Amino acid sequence: MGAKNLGRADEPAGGGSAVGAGVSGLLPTSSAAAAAKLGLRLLWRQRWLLLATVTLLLLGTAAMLLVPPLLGAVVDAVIAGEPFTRVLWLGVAIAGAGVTAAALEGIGGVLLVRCLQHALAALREDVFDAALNLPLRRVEAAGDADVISRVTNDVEAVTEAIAGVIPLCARAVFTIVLTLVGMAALDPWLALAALVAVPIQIASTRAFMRRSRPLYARLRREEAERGRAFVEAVAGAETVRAYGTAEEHLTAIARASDTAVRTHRETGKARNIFIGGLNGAEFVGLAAVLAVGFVRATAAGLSVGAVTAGALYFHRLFNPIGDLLGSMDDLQRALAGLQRLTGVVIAGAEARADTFAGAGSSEIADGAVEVLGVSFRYGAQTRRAALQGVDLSIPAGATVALIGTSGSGKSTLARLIAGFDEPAAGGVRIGGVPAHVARSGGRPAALLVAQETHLFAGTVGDNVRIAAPGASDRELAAALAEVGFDLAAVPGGLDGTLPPAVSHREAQQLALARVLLADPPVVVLDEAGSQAGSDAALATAMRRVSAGRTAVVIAHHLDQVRGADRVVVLEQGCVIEQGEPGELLERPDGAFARLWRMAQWAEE
Ligand SMILES: Nc1ncnc2c1ncn2[C@@H]1O[C@H](COP(=O)(O)OP(=O)(O)OP(=O)(O)O)[C@@H](O)[C@H]1O
Repeated sequence: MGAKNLGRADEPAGGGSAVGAGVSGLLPTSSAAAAAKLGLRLLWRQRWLLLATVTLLLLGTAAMLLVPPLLGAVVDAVIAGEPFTRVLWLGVAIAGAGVTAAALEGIGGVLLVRCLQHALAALREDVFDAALNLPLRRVEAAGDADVISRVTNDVEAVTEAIAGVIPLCARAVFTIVLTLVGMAALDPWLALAALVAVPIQIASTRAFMRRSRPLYARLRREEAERGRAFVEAVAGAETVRAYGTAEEHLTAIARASDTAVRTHRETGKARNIFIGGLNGAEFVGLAAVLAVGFVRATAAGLSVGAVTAGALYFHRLFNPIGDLLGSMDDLQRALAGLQRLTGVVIAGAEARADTFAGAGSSEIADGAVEVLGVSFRYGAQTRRAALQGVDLSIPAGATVALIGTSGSGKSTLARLIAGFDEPAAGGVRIGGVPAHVARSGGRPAALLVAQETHLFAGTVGDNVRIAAPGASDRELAAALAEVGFDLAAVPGGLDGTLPPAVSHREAQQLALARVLLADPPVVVLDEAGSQAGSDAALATAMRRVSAGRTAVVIAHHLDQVRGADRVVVLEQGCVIEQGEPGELLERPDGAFARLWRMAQWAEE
């Protein structure tokens, strides 16, 4: 969904609960108002169902409110010594009101849960969609754990709180309002006496809200930090073990955990104080109703039955008020989660808007790649730029081999050409369009094949069909054959499930088959060929994928350089040499000739 009018993702949250963007690089958190707006917008999508639900709940509550005056009438009938049949009929009326109220509230409750489930499903989809729209660098800077904790923990927290709390609150609000109306109809003085409890309730609630809102926001942040510390340690388990840094990681996790537990305790304390305040308010209120009832019964002739009904009404308020105010706790938690989710939704929409703003038409003219004065740095704190002042021109259909020592900037340049990142200075264009928005036939103009190929749980067919959802089985099989994937070896062929341990070669072949099916004008092969020197099948597959399109290959083997139209040598983020391979080899002191000699020596 669009996030226009929801405000900026990193604007301060209402009531001082802001967790602005950039806290430890985490994703932004929206203001409370923006989160509430998003919640209402989600509910508005099913306004008619909501209207029917509210009507049923209101009628159910009204039916239930008939019970206290009917009980009061029973008291009066007994005191006046009226016939038993009257008392019996009053009993039947009480039972009827109870059954009607239960039926209406039951149906209303089911409808309300359905409404909320629809809204939550839409929220989950919006957050997921927005997370996919975030620039890769932003997600990397926040860390996987932050994104995962939002689309799982926060969605879960919001779901749990809202699914349980909103129906409770809706019933509570209806009951409170209608009960007060019932009391006023009975005797306005009784209703006024009941209001004595209100200032105490308001003061307790305000104090709790002031205290708990920042606490919950802090808690969710600290839980995300704890998740991050944990995921980092688990993801890097090999390195942790190799360098014996388990203690440090355990200490970091324990510290993050301690911090979260301390905040948990603080929220518990705030809740206890709050509940104490509510109990006090109820005590004062009931005492006031009984005292005023006594005065009205003795001085103004109010019947004992009416005073009984008034006291019962007030007693009936205890539960809904307790439910409502007690739910503030869950609502706070849900709001903190919703603010984090809204932050992602807004950031996703902003990223989408920024990406296409001013890009004009994103359709490329051809597959020519222009890199002009490009500089790039990973994060502001990084000492050295990964690329500086890089110029490169690749005609459409040409194959360029990038070579250089480790850390010279090859992968960074590859990511910029594939549109994953935007340069800090200069520009990367494909067919005249900035690479990060460049499209060909509405699809990304460049595709990158990296060493890590993401394979989804599912069939071989599913895994390649993602590149061309409309492709026939025959086309899928042809693409796989083209890159040398042995489909006959998979039981079930295209419908066969991918084995859990797919070899590196098979994974690369699937990635290359995806490129053939997507058919982009530009392909970037980063690390795809790191084993191609020792794997002739993979080298052939790469050549086939590069044929007929502009190809940027990070070369690890002489074979890859031999097939290239042009070689670009990078050193410390700068292009130090470029030209045709044969021409560069003729410069005995050139960087390429030196690397070539070293590679030949290594391959011998
Ligand atoms: N995610 C990152 N965060 C911070 N610095 C990075 C990151 N990725 C790369 N760098 C740094 O940027 C510079 C260029 O790295 P890059 O990966 O582009 O080099 P490369 O030539 O591809 O190296 P290799 O052949 O080892 O993959 C290096 O100094 C590297 O340490």
